[in-house]
Amino acid sequence: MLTQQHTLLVDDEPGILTEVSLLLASSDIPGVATISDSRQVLRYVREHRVSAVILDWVMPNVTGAEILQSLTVEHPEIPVIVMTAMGDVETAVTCMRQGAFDFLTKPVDPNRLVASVKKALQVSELGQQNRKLKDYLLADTLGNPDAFAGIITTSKKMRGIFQYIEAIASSRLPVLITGETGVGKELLARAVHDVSGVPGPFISLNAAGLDDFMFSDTLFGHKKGAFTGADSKRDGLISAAAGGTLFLDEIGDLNLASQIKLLRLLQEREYYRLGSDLLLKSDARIVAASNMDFAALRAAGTFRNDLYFRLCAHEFRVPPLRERLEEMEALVDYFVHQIAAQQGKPAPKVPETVIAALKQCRFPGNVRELYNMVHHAVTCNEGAPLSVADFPGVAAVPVRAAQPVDCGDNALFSLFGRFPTVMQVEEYLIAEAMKLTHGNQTQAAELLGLTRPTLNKRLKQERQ
Ligand SMILES: Nc1ncnc2c1ncn2[C@@H]1O[C@H](COP(=O)(O)OP(=O)(O)OP(=O)(O)O)[C@@H](O)[C@H]1O
Repeated sequence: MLTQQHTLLVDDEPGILTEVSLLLASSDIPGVATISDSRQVLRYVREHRVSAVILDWVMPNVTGAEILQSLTVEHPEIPVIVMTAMGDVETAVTCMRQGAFDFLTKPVDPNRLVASVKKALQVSELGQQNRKLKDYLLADTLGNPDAFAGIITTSKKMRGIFQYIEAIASSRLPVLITGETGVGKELLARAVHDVSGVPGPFISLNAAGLDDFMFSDTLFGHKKGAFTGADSKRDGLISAAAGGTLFLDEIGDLNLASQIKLLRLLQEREYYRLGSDLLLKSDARIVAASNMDFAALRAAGTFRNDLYFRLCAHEFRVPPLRERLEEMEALVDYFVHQIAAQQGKPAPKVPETVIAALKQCRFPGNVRELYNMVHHAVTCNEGAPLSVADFPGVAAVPVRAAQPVDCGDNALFSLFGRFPTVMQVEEYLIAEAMKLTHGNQTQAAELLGLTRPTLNKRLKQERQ
């Protein structure tokens, strides 16, 4: 039977077992199991979920070398850290050749051991996620479909994101969600929380427009008397998110001073309330989102590299609506029924011509913009089927263009989910050039064969 994930420590000296397990426990590495009889190791590993093994090299009965050999064959996914008193180069080379993850000589430097175990657990976790992701992608099933029930989609790309979210569900590392405004980042952040099954709440904080004081006070709280007007103690949102998820929206807008505080929270999982010198711990998982281009922000020095790399332990980009037009019909249908029910009237029919016309729109505001358009159309509707005229600014598609064309396995068709319009290809090329050049407009303009001012103008138009 599989039990909880943990580290297995093997040494024939009970004193070392006690000493090392205490060191690991005090270094935030819980779940350490110990074995002093080397004959039991392989059976234990077969029956339990072991994430990493710390193995003594010289032991009576079965030696470390023999165990390492069996483990690398039977469980190549488990990193093995070898500890030995024989600090010679030859043993180290043998261990590493046999597939050891790391090699430490006794007496072991505690910092080096803790760092090595943390790294081994991280590698093990990433390996587990990769295997899960592969299984999911091959099986195309969701383990927890309820968590995604409110996210309407028929897009393969979105389905891939659902599977990625399930694969990283058990991880406590931060998640960074990027994508344009209104694509559904917050909905997906909630799904990350729901799928992870953590007992605590989902707490949301929008970082846009907060100066360092407001951010620190809202997130960390303050001590009574910390500043004029602080009449009583205030617990911050990080405290409210205990055991759950803290969602930091618009993280790309965070000012530099607050970025340093957030970095400390992510690195040490520790923080201070304003005006207090009492160090507090947090176990909340951080999920952050932004519609900004981090490559450009980092290049401009407005977003710290170290914070970015901490935040994106897991990362996914939510595609804009125009890259998943195949879900237009399902979304419109869902919104029409939802809005009509709220307004206590029957849901109007949505002819194919309306869907075809909507598919031609650029939707800079993505699903939120589509919702608003449908809301307007349903509100004004008196019971007749909706028509393109109910959607101000949307042009009807000429009937001939709406005729289905067999696109076969045309590459453009697979990329866009339909044959793209000239405008869509143009936007796609600009987005790709910006991505390839990490937001450098001069280089991107060169790639696109445009002048820099023309590219700049187009980018501004897209943002409007
Ligand atoms: N696939 C979807 N199914 C149903 N509703 C959706 C979907 N995607 C987005 N929405 C709705 O669209 C609106 C915008 O979604 P959300 O707030 O998650 O976007 P966002 O990417 O976080 O936007 P912003 O960057 O502006 O904060 C919400 O009302 C959400 O419920």
